Amino acid sequence: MTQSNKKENDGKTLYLYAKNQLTPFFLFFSFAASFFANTGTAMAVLPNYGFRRLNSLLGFQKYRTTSPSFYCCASLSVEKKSKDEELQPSISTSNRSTPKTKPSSFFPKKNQTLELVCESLGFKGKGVCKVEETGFVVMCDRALPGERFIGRVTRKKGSYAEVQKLKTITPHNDLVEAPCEYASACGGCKTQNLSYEAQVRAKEQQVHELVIHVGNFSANDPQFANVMKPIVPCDIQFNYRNKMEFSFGTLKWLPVEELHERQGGVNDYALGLHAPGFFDKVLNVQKCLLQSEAANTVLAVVQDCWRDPELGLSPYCVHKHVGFLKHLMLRTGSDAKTGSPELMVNFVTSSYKPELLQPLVDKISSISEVVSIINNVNTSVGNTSVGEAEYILYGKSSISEVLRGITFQISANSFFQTNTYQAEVLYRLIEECAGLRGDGSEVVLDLFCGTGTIGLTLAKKVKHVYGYEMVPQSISDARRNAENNGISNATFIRGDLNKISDNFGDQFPRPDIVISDPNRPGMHLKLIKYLLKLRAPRLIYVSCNPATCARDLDYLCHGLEEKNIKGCYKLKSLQPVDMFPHTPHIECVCLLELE
Ligand SMILES: C[S@@+](CC[C@H](N)C(=O)[O-])C[C@H]1O[C@@H](n2cnc3c(N)ncnc32)[C@H](O)[C@@H]1O
Repeated sequence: MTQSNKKENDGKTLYLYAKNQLTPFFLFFSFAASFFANTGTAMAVLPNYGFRRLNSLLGFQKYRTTSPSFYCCASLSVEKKSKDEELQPSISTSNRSTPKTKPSSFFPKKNQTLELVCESLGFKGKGVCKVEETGFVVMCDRALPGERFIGRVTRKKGSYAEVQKLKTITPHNDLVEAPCEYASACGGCKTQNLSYEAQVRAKEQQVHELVIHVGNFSANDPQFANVMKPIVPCDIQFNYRNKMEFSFGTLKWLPVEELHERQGGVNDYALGLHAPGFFDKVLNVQKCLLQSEAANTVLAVVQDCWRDPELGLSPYCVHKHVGFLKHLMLRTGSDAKTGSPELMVNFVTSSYKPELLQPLVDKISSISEVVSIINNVNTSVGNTSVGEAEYILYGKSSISEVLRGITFQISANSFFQTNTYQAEVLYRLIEECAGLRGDGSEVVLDLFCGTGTIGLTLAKKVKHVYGYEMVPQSISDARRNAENNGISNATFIRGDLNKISDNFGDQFPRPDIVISDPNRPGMHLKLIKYLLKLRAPRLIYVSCNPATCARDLDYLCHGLEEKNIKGCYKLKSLQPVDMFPHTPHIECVCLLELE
Protein backbone atom coordinates (compact mmCIF):
# COMPACT_ATOMS: atom_id res chain seq x y z
CA MET A 1 0.00 0.00 0.00
CA THR A 2 1.19 3.39 -0.50
CA GLN A 3 -0.07 6.06 1.65
CA SER A 4 -2.51 7.71 -0.53
CA ASN A 5 -0.54 9.66 -2.95
CA LYS A 6 -2.90 12.25 -4.30
CA LYS A 7 -1.91 11.83 -7.88
CA GLU A 8 -1.87 8.12 -7.78
CA ASN A 9 -4.63 7.55 -5.37
CA ASP A 10 -7.01 6.38 -7.97
CA GLY A 11 -9.29 3.49 -7.27
CA LYS A 12 -12.31 1.70 -8.40
CA THR A 13 -15.39 2.30 -6.37
CA LEU A 14 -18.58 0.44 -6.15
CA TYR A 15 -21.72 1.83 -4.74
CA LEU A 16 -24.85 0.09 -3.92
CA TYR A 17 -28.29 1.30 -3.24
CA ALA A 18 -30.44 -1.02 -1.27
CA LYS A 19 -33.73 -0.04 0.22
CA ASN A 20 -32.73 3.56 0.50
CA GLN A 21 -29.50 2.49 2.02
CA LEU A 22 -26.55 3.66 0.09
CA THR A 23 -23.71 1.39 0.89
CA PRO A 24 -20.38 2.05 -0.65
CA PHE A 25 -18.07 -0.77 -1.45
CA PHE A 26 -14.67 0.13 -2.49
CA LEU A 27 -12.28 -1.86 -4.45
CA PHE A 28 -8.93 -1.82 -2.89
CA PHE A 29 -7.05 -0.59 -5.89
CA SER A 30 -5.74 2.69 -4.80
CA PHE A 31 -2.75 1.88 -2.78
CA ALA A 32 -0.58 2.59 -5.71
CA ALA A 33 1.70 5.46 -5.04
CA SER A 34 4.16 3.35 -6.76
CA PHE A 35 3.33 0.68 -9.17
CA PHE A 36 5.86 -1.96 -9.69
CA ALA A 37 4.81 -3.35 -12.94
CA ASN A 38 7.08 -6.28 -12.68
CA THR A 39 7.51 -6.96 -9.07
CA GLY A 40 4.52 -6.75 -6.93
CA THR A 41 6.02 -4.34 -4.49
CA ALA A 42 5.13 -0.83 -3.48
CA MET A 43 7.13 1.91 -1.88
CA ALA A 44 7.20 3.13 1.63
CA VAL A 45 4.00 1.43 2.18
CA LEU A 46 2.60 -1.56 3.88
CA PRO A 47 1.01 -4.00 1.50
CA ASN A 48 3.30 -5.10 -1.21
CA TYR A 49 1.27 -6.28 -4.08
CA GLY A 50 1.97 -5.13 -7.57
CA PHE A 51 -0.95 -4.33 -9.77
CA ARG A 52 -1.99 -2.67 -12.92
CA ARG A 53 -2.66 0.92 -12.16
CA LEU A 54 -6.29 1.78 -12.40
CA ASN A 55 -7.98 5.11 -12.56
CA SER A 56 -11.26 5.40 -10.86
CA LEU A 57 -14.31 6.91 -12.22
CA LEU A 58 -17.09 6.93 -9.76
CA GLY A 59 -19.98 6.07 -11.87
CA PHE A 60 -22.79 5.33 -9.52
CA GLN A 61 -25.84 7.46 -9.77
CA LYS A 62 -26.09 10.63 -7.78
CA TYR A 63 -29.55 10.07 -6.62
CA ARG A 64 -31.45 7.90 -4.30
CA THR A 65 -33.82 5.24 -5.14
CA THR A 66 -36.98 4.56 -3.30
CA SER A 67 -37.24 1.20 -4.88
CA PRO A 68 -36.91 -1.65 -2.46
CA SER A 69 -34.90 -3.52 -4.97
CA PHE A 70 -31.24 -3.30 -5.10
CA TYR A 71 -29.24 -1.13 -7.41
CA CYS A 72 -25.58 -1.37 -7.83
CA CYS A 73 -23.67 0.71 -10.21
CA ALA A 74 -20.07 1.48 -10.65
CA SER A 75 -18.00 2.60 -13.46
CA LEU A 76 -14.51 1.37 -13.47
CA SER A 77 -12.30 3.23 -15.81
CA VAL A 78 -8.82 2.03 -16.32
CA GLU A 79 -5.78 3.31 -18.04
CA LYS A 80 -5.46 0.62 -20.63
CA LYS A 81 -9.06 0.72 -21.58
CA SER A 82 -9.06 -1.70 -24.41
CA LYS A 83 -7.72 -4.42 -22.20
CA ASP A 84 -9.50 -3.70 -19.02
CA GLU A 85 -12.81 -2.60 -20.38
CA GLU A 86 -13.75 -6.19 -20.50
CA LEU A 87 -13.82 -6.28 -16.75
CA GLN A 88 -16.10 -3.33 -16.37
CA PRO A 89 -19.54 -4.77 -16.69
CA SER A 90 -18.84 -7.01 -13.79
CA ILE A 91 -19.98 -4.52 -11.27
CA SER A 92 -23.50 -4.28 -12.45
CA THR A 93 -26.07 -6.44 -10.85
CA SER A 94 -28.81 -8.23 -12.56
CA ASN A 95 -31.60 -6.89 -10.42
CA ARG A 96 -31.36 -3.22 -11.12
CA SER A 97 -34.12 -0.77 -10.56
CA THR A 98 -34.41 2.61 -12.15
CA PRO A 99 -33.15 5.31 -9.84
CA LYS A 100 -35.40 8.23 -9.07
CA THR A 101 -34.54 11.87 -9.65
CA LYS A 102 -32.22 13.37 -7.10
CA PRO A 103 -33.28 16.24 -4.89
CA SER A 104 -31.47 19.39 -6.00
CA SER A 105 -29.79 20.03 -2.65
CA PHE A 106 -28.56 16.52 -2.42
CA PHE A 107 -24.84 17.18 -2.39
CA PRO A 108 -23.23 18.72 0.63
CA LYS A 109 -21.16 21.76 -0.27
CA LYS A 110 -17.42 22.00 -0.03
CA ASN A 111 -16.38 23.25 3.43
CA GLN A 112 -19.85 22.56 4.80
CA THR A 113 -19.67 21.11 8.30
CA LEU A 114 -21.83 18.16 9.11
CA GLU A 115 -22.61 16.11 12.15
CA LEU A 116 -22.10 12.53 11.16
CA VAL A 117 -22.13 9.04 12.57
CA CYS A 118 -19.76 6.48 11.14
CA GLU A 119 -21.65 3.35 10.14
CA SER A 120 -18.99 1.01 8.90
CA LEU A 121 -15.55 0.79 7.40
CA GLY A 122 -15.00 0.93 3.67
CA PHE A 123 -12.33 1.64 1.16
CA LYS A 124 -8.89 2.02 2.68
CA GLY A 125 -10.44 1.69 6.09
CA LYS A 126 -12.25 4.98 5.74
CA GLY A 127 -15.36 5.47 7.81
CA VAL A 128 -18.59 5.32 5.84
CA CYS A 129 -21.21 7.83 6.98
CA LYS A 130 -24.45 9.18 5.61
CA VAL A 131 -25.81 12.70 5.73
CA GLU A 132 -28.84 12.30 7.93
CA GLU A 133 -31.37 14.25 5.89
CA THR A 134 -30.40 13.02 2.47
CA GLY A 135 -28.67 9.72 2.89
CA PHE A 136 -25.77 11.07 0.89
CA VAL A 137 -22.63 9.09 1.53
CA VAL A 138 -19.51 10.69 2.87
CA MET A 139 -16.22 9.02 3.64
CA CYS A 140 -14.04 10.09 6.48
CA ASP A 141 -10.51 9.01 7.11
CA ARG A 142 -10.07 7.73 10.64
CA ALA A 143 -13.74 7.76 11.53
CA LEU A 144 -14.60 4.48 13.13
CA PRO A 145 -17.89 2.61 13.48
CA GLY A 146 -20.18 4.22 16.04
CA GLU A 147 -18.25 7.47 16.24
CA ARG A 148 -20.32 10.69 16.17
CA PHE A 149 -18.31 13.60 14.94
CA ILE A 150 -18.24 16.93 13.20
CA GLY A 151 -16.71 16.74 9.75
CA ARG A 152 -15.94 19.33 7.13
CA VAL A 153 -16.52 18.48 3.48
CA THR A 154 -13.15 18.62 1.77
CA ARG A 155 -14.03 17.42 -1.67
CA LYS A 156 -16.67 15.82 -3.72
CA LYS A 157 -15.55 12.78 -5.56
CA GLY A 158 -17.93 11.58 -8.18
CA SER A 159 -21.03 10.94 -6.20
CA TYR A 160 -19.76 10.83 -2.71
CA ALA A 161 -17.92 13.37 -0.64
CA GLU A 162 -14.88 13.19 1.54
CA VAL A 163 -14.93 14.86 4.90
CA GLN A 164 -12.22 15.69 7.34
CA LYS A 165 -12.92 14.98 10.95
CA LEU A 166 -12.88 18.18 13.00
CA LYS A 167 -14.10 17.00 16.34
CA THR A 168 -15.34 13.80 17.91
CA ILE A 169 -18.62 14.25 19.75
CA THR A 170 -18.86 10.72 21.06
CA PRO A 171 -16.12 8.17 20.45
CA HIS A 172 -16.53 5.04 18.40
CA ASN A 173 -17.51 1.72 19.80
CA ASP A 174 -14.69 -0.57 20.86
CA LEU A 175 -12.24 2.22 21.49
CA VAL A 176 -8.76 1.17 22.55
CA GLU A 177 -5.57 3.12 22.94
CA ALA A 178 -3.35 2.86 19.88
CA PRO A 179 0.03 1.50 21.00
CA CYS A 180 1.97 3.22 18.22
CA GLU A 181 3.00 6.84 18.69
CA TYR A 182 2.47 7.50 14.98
CA ALA A 183 -0.95 5.86 14.76
CA SER A 184 -2.89 9.10 14.36
CA ALA A 185 -0.77 10.39 11.49
CA CYS A 186 0.54 7.29 9.76
CA GLY A 187 -1.48 5.90 6.89
CA GLY A 188 -0.25 2.38 7.51
CA CYS A 189 -2.35 1.43 10.51
CA LYS A 190 -5.72 3.07 10.26
CA THR A 191 -7.53 1.16 12.95
CA GLN A 192 -5.08 0.67 15.76
CA ASN A 193 -7.47 2.42 18.11
CA LEU A 194 -10.29 0.04 17.26
CA SER A 195 -10.28 -3.15 19.29
CA TYR A 196 -9.00 -6.08 17.29
CA GLU A 197 -12.30 -7.93 17.71
CA ALA A 198 -14.10 -4.97 16.15
CA GLN A 199 -11.57 -4.81 13.32
CA VAL A 200 -12.16 -8.39 12.27
CA ARG A 201 -15.91 -7.99 12.70
CA ALA A 202 -15.85 -5.04 10.30
CA LYS A 203 -13.77 -6.98 7.79
CA GLU A 204 -16.05 -9.98 7.93
CA GLN A 205 -19.07 -7.73 7.39
CA GLN A 206 -17.41 -6.11 4.41
CA VAL A 207 -16.72 -9.44 2.72
CA HIS A 208 -20.24 -10.60 3.45
CA GLU A 209 -21.80 -7.55 1.84
CA LEU A 210 -19.54 -7.63 -1.18
CA VAL A 211 -20.29 -11.26 -1.85
CA ILE A 212 -23.99 -10.54 -1.77
CA HIS A 213 -24.09 -7.23 -3.59
CA VAL A 214 -21.23 -7.52 -6.03
CA GLY A 215 -20.99 -11.29 -6.27
CA ASN A 216 -24.76 -11.66 -6.59
CA PHE A 217 -24.96 -14.48 -4.10
CA SER A 218 -28.16 -14.64 -2.16
CA ALA A 219 -28.15 -14.37 1.59
CA ASN A 220 -31.56 -16.06 1.49
CA ASP A 221 -30.10 -19.17 -0.02
CA PRO A 222 -30.09 -21.74 2.80
CA GLN A 223 -26.64 -22.87 1.63
CA PHE A 224 -25.21 -19.38 1.96
CA ALA A 225 -24.64 -19.53 5.70
CA ASN A 226 -22.55 -22.67 5.19
CA VAL A 227 -20.57 -21.11 2.39
CA MET A 228 -19.58 -17.99 4.31
CA LYS A 229 -17.04 -18.92 6.95
CA PRO A 230 -16.23 -16.68 9.89
CA ILE A 231 -13.05 -14.68 9.48
CA VAL A 232 -9.84 -16.24 10.78
CA PRO A 233 -8.19 -13.63 13.01
CA CYS A 234 -4.45 -13.24 13.21
CA ASP A 235 -3.08 -14.39 16.56
CA ILE A 236 -0.23 -11.93 16.41
CA GLN A 237 -1.24 -8.35 15.82
CA PHE A 238 2.15 -6.65 15.95
CA ASN A 239 5.62 -7.39 14.55
CA TYR A 240 3.94 -9.52 11.91
CA ARG A 241 5.24 -7.88 8.75
CA ASN A 242 8.30 -9.46 7.20
CA LYS A 243 8.71 -6.58 4.78
CA MET A 244 8.51 -2.83 5.12
CA GLU A 245 9.43 -0.18 2.63
CA PHE A 246 10.30 3.24 3.95
CA SER A 247 10.90 6.32 1.83
CA PHE A 248 13.51 8.98 2.13
CA GLY A 249 12.11 12.45 1.56
CA THR A 250 13.08 16.08 1.53
CA LEU A 251 9.85 17.21 3.08
CA LYS A 252 9.08 15.91 6.54
CA TRP A 253 5.38 15.72 7.27
CA LEU A 254 4.41 17.94 10.21
CA PRO A 255 1.07 18.33 11.97
CA VAL A 256 -0.65 21.64 11.10
CA GLU A 257 0.19 23.15 14.48
CA GLU A 258 3.89 22.56 13.90
CA LEU A 259 4.08 23.74 10.30
CA HIS A 260 5.45 27.11 11.31
CA GLU A 261 8.45 25.31 12.77
CA ARG A 262 9.56 24.11 9.37
CA GLN A 263 13.22 25.01 9.06
CA GLY A 264 14.13 23.66 5.68
CA GLY A 265 17.23 21.72 4.65
CA VAL A 266 18.43 18.75 6.64
CA ASN A 267 15.89 19.41 9.39
CA ASP A 268 13.15 18.73 6.90
CA TYR A 269 14.57 15.43 5.72
CA ALA A 270 12.61 12.38 6.67
CA LEU A 271 12.77 8.63 6.49
CA GLY A 272 9.50 6.85 7.03
CA LEU A 273 6.10 6.36 5.52
CA HIS A 274 4.29 8.69 3.20
CA ALA A 275 1.82 10.90 5.00
CA PRO A 276 -1.66 9.95 3.85
CA GLY A 277 -2.68 12.09 0.89
CA PHE A 278 0.84 13.28 0.11
CA PHE A 279 3.23 11.74 -2.34
CA ASP A 280 5.96 14.18 -1.37
CA LYS A 281 5.64 14.32 2.42
CA VAL A 282 7.14 11.64 4.55
CA LEU A 283 6.19 10.96 8.14
CA ASN A 284 9.50 10.39 9.87
CA VAL A 285 9.36 7.17 11.88
CA GLN A 286 11.93 5.77 14.27
CA LYS A 287 10.09 2.52 14.75
CA CYS A 288 7.23 0.60 13.22
CA LEU A 289 5.32 -1.75 15.46
CA LEU A 290 4.31 -3.96 12.55
CA GLN A 291 7.81 -5.02 11.59
CA SER A 292 10.26 -7.23 13.47
CA GLU A 293 12.38 -6.00 16.34
CA ALA A 294 15.50 -6.68 14.29
CA ALA A 295 14.17 -4.55 11.44
CA ASN A 296 13.51 -1.77 13.93
CA THR A 297 17.09 -2.01 15.10
CA VAL A 298 18.27 -1.45 11.52
CA LEU A 299 15.85 1.43 11.04
CA ALA A 300 17.12 3.09 14.21
CA VAL A 301 20.75 2.73 13.09
CA VAL A 302 19.99 4.28 9.70
CA GLN A 303 17.95 7.07 11.28
CA ASP A 304 20.78 7.77 13.63
CA CYS A 305 23.31 8.61 10.97
CA TRP A 306 21.95 9.18 7.48
CA ARG A 307 21.49 12.93 7.92
CA ASP A 308 25.09 13.37 9.08
CA PRO A 309 26.46 16.01 6.64
CA GLU A 310 29.82 14.25 6.66
CA LEU A 311 28.31 11.26 4.90
CA GLY A 312 27.12 13.40 2.01
CA LEU A 313 23.85 11.52 1.66
CA SER A 314 20.79 13.29 0.36
CA PRO A 315 17.20 12.14 0.08
CA TYR A 316 15.69 12.03 -3.38
CA CYS A 317 13.41 14.96 -4.08
CA VAL A 318 10.31 13.86 -5.97
CA HIS A 319 9.75 17.40 -7.27
CA LYS A 320 13.21 18.28 -8.54
CA HIS A 321 14.31 14.73 -9.19
CA VAL A 322 17.63 15.22 -7.50
CA GLY A 323 19.12 13.44 -4.52
CA PHE A 324 20.44 9.96 -3.88
CA LEU A 325 18.49 7.93 -1.31
CA LYS A 326 15.06 6.83 -2.44
CA HIS A 327 13.90 3.96 -0.28
CA LEU A 328 14.93 1.65 2.50
CA MET A 329 13.39 -1.77 2.27
CA LEU A 330 13.71 -4.14 5.19
CA ARG A 331 12.88 -7.82 4.85
CA THR A 332 12.93 -10.27 7.72
CA GLY A 333 13.24 -13.99 7.19
CA SER A 334 14.52 -16.78 9.35
CA ASP A 335 17.44 -19.12 9.22
CA ALA A 336 16.13 -22.51 8.12
CA LYS A 337 18.34 -24.40 10.61
CA THR A 338 18.28 -22.23 13.70
CA GLY A 339 15.01 -20.34 13.17
CA SER A 340 16.73 -17.13 14.19
CA PRO A 341 15.80 -13.99 12.27
CA GLU A 342 17.79 -12.98 9.23
CA LEU A 343 17.48 -9.60 7.66
CA MET A 344 17.87 -8.11 4.23
CA VAL A 345 18.45 -4.38 3.94
CA ASN A 346 17.82 -2.94 0.50
CA PHE A 347 18.81 0.63 -0.30
CA VAL A 348 17.09 1.98 -3.36
CA THR A 349 19.10 4.83 -4.81
CA SER A 350 18.93 7.04 -7.86
CA SER A 351 22.45 6.14 -8.97
CA TYR A 352 25.18 3.64 -8.23
CA LYS A 353 27.57 5.15 -5.70
CA PRO A 354 28.55 2.35 -3.32
CA GLU A 355 31.16 4.52 -1.67
CA LEU A 356 28.39 6.78 -0.38
CA LEU A 357 26.57 3.84 1.15
CA GLN A 358 29.66 2.24 2.65
CA PRO A 359 29.48 4.00 6.06
CA LEU A 360 25.88 2.83 6.42
CA VAL A 361 26.82 -0.67 5.29
CA ASP A 362 29.58 -0.78 7.90
CA LYS A 363 27.21 0.13 10.68
CA ILE A 364 24.34 -2.09 9.59
CA SER A 365 26.43 -5.15 8.86
CA SER A 366 27.51 -5.19 12.50
CA ILE A 367 23.92 -6.02 13.50
CA SER A 368 24.01 -9.78 13.92
CA GLU A 369 20.67 -10.48 12.19
CA VAL A 370 21.68 -8.66 9.00
CA VAL A 371 22.81 -11.20 6.42
CA SER A 372 22.25 -9.26 3.23
CA ILE A 373 22.65 -5.64 2.15
CA ILE A 374 21.48 -4.88 -1.35
CA ASN A 375 21.48 -1.77 -3.49
CA ASN A 376 18.79 -1.42 -6.13
CA VAL A 377 19.63 1.41 -8.46
CA ASN A 378 16.63 3.09 -9.95
CA THR A 379 17.41 6.00 -12.22
CA SER A 380 13.80 6.61 -13.22
CA VAL A 381 11.71 9.41 -11.76
CA GLY A 382 9.07 6.91 -10.70
CA ASN A 383 8.53 5.81 -7.17
CA THR A 384 9.42 2.18 -7.65
CA SER A 385 11.81 0.26 -5.44
CA VAL A 386 12.78 -2.08 -8.23
CA GLY A 387 16.11 -1.14 -9.64
CA GLU A 388 17.28 -1.48 -13.18
CA ALA A 389 20.36 -2.93 -11.57
CA GLU A 390 20.88 -4.71 -8.29
CA TYR A 391 24.18 -4.90 -6.39
CA ILE A 392 25.11 -6.89 -3.33
CA LEU A 393 26.86 -4.63 -0.84
CA TYR A 394 27.19 -7.19 1.93
CA GLY A 395 26.45 -10.87 2.50
CA LYS A 396 23.94 -12.90 0.50
CA SER A 397 21.65 -11.98 -2.38
CA SER A 398 18.60 -13.43 -0.63
CA ILE A 399 17.26 -14.38 2.75
CA SER A 400 15.44 -17.55 3.68
CA GLU A 401 12.09 -18.25 5.23
CA VAL A 402 10.37 -21.47 6.15
CA LEU A 403 6.74 -21.97 5.29
CA ARG A 404 4.93 -25.25 5.83
CA GLY A 405 8.18 -27.11 6.10
CA ILE A 406 9.62 -25.76 2.83
CA THR A 407 12.57 -23.37 2.85
CA PHE A 408 12.20 -20.43 0.51
CA GLN A 409 14.86 -18.08 -0.74
CA ILE A 410 13.55 -14.56 -1.07
CA SER A 411 15.35 -11.93 -3.06
CA ALA A 412 14.87 -8.20 -2.81
CA ASN A 413 12.09 -7.84 -5.33
CA SER A 414 10.32 -11.16 -5.19
CA PHE A 415 6.83 -11.47 -3.89
CA PHE A 416 6.54 -13.31 -0.62
CA GLN A 417 3.54 -13.33 1.69
CA THR A 418 4.14 -10.42 4.03
CA ASN A 419 2.83 -12.02 7.18
CA THR A 420 4.71 -15.29 7.49
CA TYR A 421 2.85 -16.38 10.61
CA GLN A 422 -0.56 -15.98 9.01
CA ALA A 423 0.68 -17.32 5.66
CA GLU A 424 1.02 -20.67 7.44
CA VAL A 425 -2.66 -20.43 8.32
CA LEU A 426 -3.59 -19.27 4.82
CA TYR A 427 -1.70 -22.08 3.11
CA ARG A 428 -3.18 -24.66 5.45
CA LEU A 429 -6.63 -23.41 4.48
CA ILE A 430 -5.67 -23.61 0.80
CA GLU A 431 -4.47 -27.17 1.27
CA GLU A 432 -7.68 -28.07 3.03
CA CYS A 433 -9.66 -26.63 0.11
CA ALA A 434 -7.48 -28.56 -2.33
CA GLY A 435 -8.67 -31.76 -0.65
CA LEU A 436 -5.76 -33.67 -2.12
CA ARG A 437 -6.11 -37.40 -2.44
CA GLY A 438 -2.51 -37.74 -1.30
CA ASP A 439 -1.73 -40.48 -3.83
CA GLY A 440 0.38 -38.26 -6.05
CA SER A 441 -2.07 -38.44 -8.92
CA GLU A 442 -3.28 -34.86 -9.22
CA VAL A 443 -2.05 -32.01 -11.36
CA VAL A 444 -2.11 -28.52 -9.82
CA LEU A 445 -2.07 -25.29 -11.79
CA ASP A 446 -0.76 -22.48 -9.57
CA LEU A 447 -1.64 -19.17 -11.23
CA PHE A 448 0.06 -15.97 -10.02
CA CYS A 449 2.52 -18.22 -8.21
CA GLY A 450 5.07 -15.60 -7.09
CA THR A 451 8.07 -17.51 -5.78
CA GLY A 452 6.10 -20.74 -6.04
CA THR A 453 5.14 -20.91 -2.41
CA ILE A 454 1.63 -22.33 -2.67
CA GLY A 455 2.45 -24.90 -5.34
CA LEU A 456 5.64 -26.01 -3.63
CA THR A 457 3.90 -26.58 -0.31
CA LEU A 458 1.54 -28.96 -2.14
CA ALA A 459 4.06 -30.54 -4.53
CA LYS A 460 5.01 -33.49 -2.37
CA LYS A 461 1.42 -34.74 -2.38
CA VAL A 462 0.63 -34.30 -6.08
CA LYS A 463 1.80 -35.50 -9.46
CA HIS A 464 2.91 -32.16 -10.81
CA VAL A 465 2.62 -28.45 -10.15
CA TYR A 466 2.63 -25.88 -12.95
CA GLY A 467 3.20 -22.33 -11.76
CA TYR A 468 2.65 -19.14 -13.76
CA GLU A 469 4.01 -15.78 -12.83
CA MET A 470 4.95 -12.53 -14.56
CA VAL A 471 8.04 -11.45 -12.61
CA PRO A 472 11.22 -13.12 -13.89
CA GLN A 473 12.99 -12.88 -10.54
CA SER A 474 10.11 -14.64 -8.83
CA ILE A 475 10.22 -17.41 -11.41
CA SER A 476 13.94 -17.95 -10.88
CA ASP A 477 13.36 -17.92 -7.12
CA ALA A 478 10.55 -20.46 -7.56
CA ARG A 479 12.81 -22.77 -9.58
CA ARG A 480 15.60 -22.39 -7.06
CA ASN A 481 13.15 -23.02 -4.22
CA ALA A 482 12.00 -26.23 -5.89
CA GLU A 483 15.57 -27.40 -6.40
CA ASN A 484 16.71 -26.48 -2.89
CA ASN A 485 13.85 -28.45 -1.42
CA GLY A 486 14.41 -31.48 -3.64
CA ILE A 487 11.14 -30.94 -5.48
CA SER A 488 11.35 -32.12 -9.07
CA ASN A 489 7.68 -32.22 -9.97
CA ALA A 490 7.16 -28.45 -10.24
CA THR A 491 7.47 -26.40 -13.42
CA PHE A 492 7.48 -22.61 -13.29
CA ILE A 493 6.73 -20.60 -16.36
CA ARG A 494 7.01 -16.87 -16.83
CA GLY A 495 4.02 -15.29 -18.47
CA ASP A 496 1.53 -12.48 -18.29
CA LEU A 497 -1.80 -13.95 -17.26
CA ASN A 498 -3.59 -10.87 -18.54
CA LYS A 499 -2.39 -11.70 -22.00
CA ILE A 500 -2.87 -15.42 -22.33
CA SER A 501 -3.05 -16.72 -25.84
CA ASP A 502 -5.45 -19.28 -27.24
CA ASN A 503 -2.89 -22.04 -26.85
CA PHE A 504 -2.23 -21.25 -23.19
CA GLY A 505 -3.62 -24.60 -22.12
CA ASP A 506 -1.30 -26.55 -24.42
CA GLN A 507 1.56 -25.92 -22.00
CA PHE A 508 0.32 -28.26 -19.28
CA PRO A 509 -2.01 -31.24 -18.84
CA ARG A 510 -5.56 -30.58 -17.72
CA PRO A 511 -5.29 -29.74 -14.00
CA ASP A 512 -7.37 -31.34 -11.30
CA ILE A 513 -6.97 -28.29 -9.12
CA VAL A 514 -6.44 -24.69 -10.13
CA ILE A 515 -5.19 -22.20 -7.57
CA SER A 516 -5.46 -18.59 -8.58
CA ASP A 517 -3.95 -15.89 -6.37
CA PRO A 518 -4.04 -12.66 -8.37
CA ASN A 519 -3.13 -9.28 -7.02
CA ARG A 520 -5.67 -6.57 -6.31
CA PRO A 521 -7.23 -6.09 -9.73
CA GLY A 522 -8.29 -9.71 -9.69
CA MET A 523 -8.41 -11.91 -12.77
CA HIS A 524 -8.59 -10.63 -16.30
CA LEU A 525 -11.74 -11.65 -18.10
CA LYS A 526 -9.62 -13.53 -20.62
CA LEU A 527 -8.29 -15.72 -17.85
CA ILE A 528 -11.74 -16.20 -16.38
CA LYS A 529 -13.05 -17.28 -19.77
CA TYR A 530 -10.15 -19.66 -20.08
CA LEU A 531 -10.85 -21.17 -16.67
CA LEU A 532 -14.51 -21.61 -17.54
CA LYS A 533 -13.46 -23.46 -20.66
CA LEU A 534 -10.86 -25.51 -18.81
CA ARG A 535 -13.41 -26.70 -16.25
CA ALA A 536 -10.95 -27.96 -13.66
CA PRO A 537 -12.96 -29.89 -11.07
CA ARG A 538 -11.73 -27.67 -8.26
CA LEU A 539 -10.75 -24.03 -8.28
CA ILE A 540 -9.28 -22.26 -5.28
CA TYR A 541 -9.40 -18.52 -5.58
CA VAL A 542 -7.13 -16.72 -3.13
CA SER A 543 -7.76 -13.00 -3.08
CA CYS A 544 -6.37 -9.93 -1.40
CA ASN A 545 -9.24 -7.77 -2.62
CA PRO A 546 -12.72 -8.91 -1.62
CA ALA A 547 -14.37 -6.60 -4.16
CA THR A 548 -12.64 -8.00 -7.24
CA CYS A 549 -12.92 -11.41 -5.67
CA ALA A 550 -16.70 -11.03 -5.43
CA ARG A 551 -16.83 -9.83 -9.03
CA ASP A 552 -14.77 -12.76 -10.30
CA LEU A 553 -16.78 -15.25 -8.27
CA ASP A 554 -19.87 -13.81 -9.92
CA TYR A 555 -18.39 -14.48 -13.37
CA LEU A 556 -17.17 -17.93 -12.48
CA CYS A 557 -20.45 -19.00 -10.89
CA HIS A 558 -23.12 -16.96 -12.66
CA GLY A 559 -21.42 -16.01 -15.90
CA LEU A 560 -21.75 -12.73 -17.72
CA GLU A 561 -24.74 -12.51 -19.96
CA GLU A 562 -23.57 -9.43 -21.89
CA LYS A 563 -20.52 -11.33 -23.03
CA ASN A 564 -22.30 -14.60 -23.53
CA ILE A 565 -20.24 -16.18 -20.79
CA LYS A 566 -21.74 -18.98 -18.78
CA GLY A 567 -20.56 -19.71 -15.27
CA CYS A 568 -19.96 -23.33 -14.38
CA TYR A 569 -18.78 -23.23 -10.79
CA LYS A 570 -20.50 -23.44 -7.46
CA LEU A 571 -19.09 -21.52 -4.53
CA LYS A 572 -18.55 -24.11 -1.82
CA SER A 573 -16.83 -21.97 0.77
CA LEU A 574 -15.51 -18.48 1.28
CA GLN A 575 -13.10 -17.99 4.12
CA PRO A 576 -11.91 -14.47 5.00
CA VAL A 577 -8.52 -14.39 6.70
CA ASP A 578 -7.03 -11.42 8.48
CA MET A 579 -3.44 -11.19 7.28
CA PHE A 580 -2.95 -7.53 8.18
CA PRO A 581 -4.28 -6.42 11.56
CA HIS A 582 -4.85 -2.65 11.94
CA THR A 583 -5.04 -2.15 8.18
CA PRO A 584 -8.07 -2.37 5.89
CA HIS A 585 -6.74 -5.36 3.97
CA ILE A 586 -8.63 -8.61 3.82
CA GLU A 587 -7.58 -11.93 2.32
CA CYS A 588 -10.10 -14.57 1.22
CA VAL A 589 -9.79 -18.22 0.28
CA CYS A 590 -12.65 -19.41 -1.90
CA LEU A 591 -13.36 -22.96 -2.94
CA LEU A 592 -15.28 -23.49 -6.16
CA GLU A 593 -16.33 -26.79 -7.60
CA LEU A 594 -17.89 -27.65 -10.93
CA GLU A 595 -21.67 -27.54 -10.76
C1 LIG B 1 -0.88 -11.92 -4.49
S1 LIG B 1 0.63 -12.39 -5.23
C2 LIG B 1 0.58 -14.13 -4.97
C3 LIG B 1 1.88 -14.84 -4.99
C4 LIG B 1 1.89 -16.27 -4.53
N1 LIG B 1 0.75 -17.01 -4.92
C5 LIG B 1 2.09 -16.35 -3.04
O1 LIG B 1 1.19 -16.74 -2.31
O2 LIG B 1 3.19 -16.02 -2.57
C6 LIG B 1 0.27 -12.17 -6.90
C7 LIG B 1 1.40 -12.52 -7.83
O3 LIG B 1 0.90 -12.35 -9.15
C8 LIG B 1 1.93 -11.81 -9.96
N2 LIG B 1 1.26 -11.17 -11.09
C9 LIG B 1 0.64 -9.98 -11.10
N3 LIG B 1 0.10 -9.73 -12.29
C10 LIG B 1 0.38 -10.80 -13.06
C11 LIG B 1 0.09 -11.13 -14.40
N4 LIG B 1 -0.59 -10.31 -15.17
N5 LIG B 1 0.52 -12.30 -14.88
C12 LIG B 1 1.22 -13.15 -14.08
N6 LIG B 1 1.53 -12.89 -12.81
C13 LIG B 1 1.13 -11.73 -12.30
C14 LIG B 1 2.67 -10.88 -9.03
O4 LIG B 1 3.97 -10.65 -9.49
C15 LIG B 1 2.63 -11.66 -7.73
O5 LIG B 1 3.75 -12.49 -7.60
